[in-house]
Amino acid sequence: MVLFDCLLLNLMAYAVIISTSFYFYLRYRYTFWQRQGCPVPLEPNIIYGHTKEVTKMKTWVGEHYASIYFNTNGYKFVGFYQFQKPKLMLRDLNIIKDVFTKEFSTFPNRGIVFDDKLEPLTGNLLTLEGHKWKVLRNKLTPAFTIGKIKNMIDLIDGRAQEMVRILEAPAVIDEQVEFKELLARFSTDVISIVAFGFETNSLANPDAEFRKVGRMLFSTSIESIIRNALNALAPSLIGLLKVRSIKKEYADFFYNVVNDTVRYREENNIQRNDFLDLLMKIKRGQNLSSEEESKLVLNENDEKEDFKFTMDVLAAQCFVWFIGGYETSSITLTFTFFELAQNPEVQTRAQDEIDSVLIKHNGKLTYEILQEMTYLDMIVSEALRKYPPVPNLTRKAVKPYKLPNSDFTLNKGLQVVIPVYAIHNDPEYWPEPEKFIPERFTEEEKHNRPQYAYLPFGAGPRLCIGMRFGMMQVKVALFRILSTYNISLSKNMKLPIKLNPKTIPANPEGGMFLHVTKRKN
Ligand code: HEM
Repeated sequence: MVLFDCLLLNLMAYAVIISTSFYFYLRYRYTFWQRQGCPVPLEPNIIYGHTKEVTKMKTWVGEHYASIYFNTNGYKFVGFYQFQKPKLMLRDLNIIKDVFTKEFSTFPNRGIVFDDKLEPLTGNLLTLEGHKWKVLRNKLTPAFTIGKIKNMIDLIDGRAQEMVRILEAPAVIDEQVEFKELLARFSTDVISIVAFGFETNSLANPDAEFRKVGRMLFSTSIESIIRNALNALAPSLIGLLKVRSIKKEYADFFYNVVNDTVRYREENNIQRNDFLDLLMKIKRGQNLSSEEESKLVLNENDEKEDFKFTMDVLAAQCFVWFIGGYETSSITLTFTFFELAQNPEVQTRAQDEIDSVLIKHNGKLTYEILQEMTYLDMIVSEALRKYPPVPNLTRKAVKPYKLPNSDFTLNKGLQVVIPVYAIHNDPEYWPEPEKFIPERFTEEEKHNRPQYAYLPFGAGPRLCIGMRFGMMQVKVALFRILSTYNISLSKNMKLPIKLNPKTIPANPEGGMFLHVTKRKN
């Protein structure tokens, strides 16, 4: 009995020593920024650092980072912790500008952790770094020129008109429509037909396989929470434990569809002049020429790895169309319709502009005609301001960076966060930011505002490659729906809307329920 008591006492003593040491170890880790001479105005939580609300899925990440941004007024940059991982939030627009542009060679990457050996689809333009990214960006840019995308407008218009037809029945019986889902199906169909030349039929069939992939990609799961925690605490464990970011069955489905389509086109000598065609041409070139390699050197320290454009690389770039273009465009549309429903005078002005263009051009829609619609552009810009689909941007330092007008130097390997949602809702740049005011985007207003106060597509060499295409897709859908219907809020929509804490992009929690009524001709 005495022996047992001794053993128990010993065990308890060990437990106390271990937990106390661990506690002090964690506390020490939270002094990182202090030791570096960087301000950390908010007290971190011992487990979660400054991201407790996000990890527990209580607050949407954009709003949570905004709470850090707005509670640290007076600082140009502040340190914070994602778990114990130190990150630097930039608050000053001049520093932000430098990070995106002048200091691009210091900040060429986002710092997204990925493992393209385990998950080939993750080695894409969004995640890739250094030389590989630069090679691909140069190779893929021709797919997004005005000349290329203007030819895609008819395909997009076809899907927009299908959406108009789908809305006929609910318009007749005055039934509410969940717009977020409808627009996600529209985006899925547009991307698949435009990028890969195949019909996914998500508009006709909400359970189409591609729509399921999209739904899975942008929802939070236990796996994604574990991944985020590991990413902050011990990134090397992600590979070791083989924690995936995409469910294997969906990744396999996507990969096989691309692989089969490539094989079919190769065997039957089919050319469609779309994104997949461009990728197939690059793949046929196999190793990139040495001439291209030398032209594409990022900086003198950049390693020129042997970069083969394999089937895996090809599929990953197709995948980036999906992750880059699908959710962002449908979110932009969802919030634009939401604001139009709440601001009938803005809706009427947009319809007047659309009607006059329809009369002038006999109902035909072209890229050039879209450019004529300046008010529509202002509406979409304001929706992107209020609800930027990508709420925070990141860049990772590949060398030390001394922050201007300070004694503080950021170490190599650390990540900076640019809190786009917070900046877009900062009254210093946007008076009464909660109001939807398209007139903020007249040429004069744009000219009078600091350029880097508006970042829905990011900035610098890593600016969104699909910006023009995304804007075109959004405008075509608005054009067709507003020319046929009036939009109003369903009484089931609770205001103010809550943004979904379970997704990274801005999303209305519970959906977006709107009514459509046919306009009188
Ligand atoms: C309204 C629609 C869209 C919005 C709001 C949007 C927003 C963004 C943002 C904020 C970034 C990060 C930029 C940065 O870090 O500076 C980005 C990157 C990217 N976007 Fe988009 N995007 C949209 C549509 C699209 C479309 C249609 C595609 C189709 C391909 C696309 C593909 C990409 C890719 C590949 C990147 C990574 C670029 C690189 O690192 O070189 N996006 N997008």
